[in-house]
Amino acid sequence: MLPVLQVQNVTRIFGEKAAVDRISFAIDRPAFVGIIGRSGAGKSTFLRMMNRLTDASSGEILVEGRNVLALRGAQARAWQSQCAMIFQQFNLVPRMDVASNVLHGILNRRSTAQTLFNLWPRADILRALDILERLGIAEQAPKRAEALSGGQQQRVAIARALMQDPKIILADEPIASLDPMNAQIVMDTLKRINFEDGRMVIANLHTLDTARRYCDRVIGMRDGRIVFDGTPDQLSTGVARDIYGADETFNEAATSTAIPTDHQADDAYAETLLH
Ligand SMILES: Nc1ncnc2c1ncn2[C@@H]1O[C@H](COP(=O)(O)OP(=O)(O)OP(=O)(O)O)[C@@H](O)[C@H]1O
Repeated sequence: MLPVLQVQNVTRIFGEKAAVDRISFAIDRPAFVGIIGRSGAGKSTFLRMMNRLTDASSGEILVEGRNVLALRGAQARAWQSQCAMIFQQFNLVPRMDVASNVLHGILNRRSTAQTLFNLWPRADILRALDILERLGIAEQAPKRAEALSGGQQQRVAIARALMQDPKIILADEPIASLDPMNAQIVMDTLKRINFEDGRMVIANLHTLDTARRYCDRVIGMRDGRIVFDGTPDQLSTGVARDIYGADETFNEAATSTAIPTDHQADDAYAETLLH
C-alpha cells in the first residue's frame, strides 16, 4: 500500500540559504505528526510548501502517490482545500460573525455575488453550525470573532478548516498564542478530529511536552534538516537538546506548556517559548 504522505528530498532556498534542506520522510497512516525545532528551523516553510502557499525549490511531496508540488491552477487550488491550514494568530475576519467565518472555509466554492451578500445555502449554514456544536462553541455562532477568547477563536479556525472537509490539517504553531488551559483544549480538539475522522494532522509545535503528549510521530528539524524522526518515547532529553541545538544547561521543564500551579511555573512557562 502507498504511504499516505511521502516527502522526498524537499528543499526551499531563499537567496543563498536553504530554509528547508533535502528533507525526506514517509507517513503510512493518518497519524498525528508533530514537527519540532527552534525558531528558524524551517517548520513553517515546510507546511507552507505542503499547502502550496510557498513553492518548493526541488523535491516531491506525494499524497497517496500524487505529487502535490506539481499541481497547477485549479488542481493546485483543489489540493489547497484538501489540506486546510491553521495559524498561530487564527487568521479570522475579526469583525465578522463566527458562523460566517466558518462558512468562509468554502469561500472558493462560491460566486463573488453570493459571497458579497453573504448568501449561503441552508445546507452549508447547518453544516457550519453542526461543526461549531461539535467543537463546543455553537452558542458563539452569532458573535463577532473578535469578541471571543483566543482559545475559542482557534476553535473557530479549526471549524473553518473542517468546513473544507480536508484530508490533512496543517497547524502552524496552533497554541503558541494561547494560555496553557486553552492550549490544552485546542490540542484535544485537534486530537479528536485526527482520531474520530481519520484526518492526518501535521502540527508545528515548539514545546516538547505537547509533542510527547499528542503526537504519534515526531519530526525534529534543525537548520532546515531533519535531525530526529521517531515516536514520542524516543524523544529523550539528549535528543531534544540536539534538536534545539542547546548545551547541557538545556532545561526540559523550560519547554513545558503544562498548566502552571504557582507563580514560579508561570514564569518558567513565559521564559520557555523557544523564540
Ligand atoms: N519569505 C522568506 N524570505 C526569505 N527568508 C525566509 C522566508 N521565509 C522564511 N525564511 C527563512 O527561512 C528560515 C526558516 O524559516 P521558517 O519560518 O520556516 O522557520 P520556523 O522553524 O517555522 O521558525 P518560526 O517558528 O520562527 O516560524 C529562516 O531562516 C527564515 O528567516
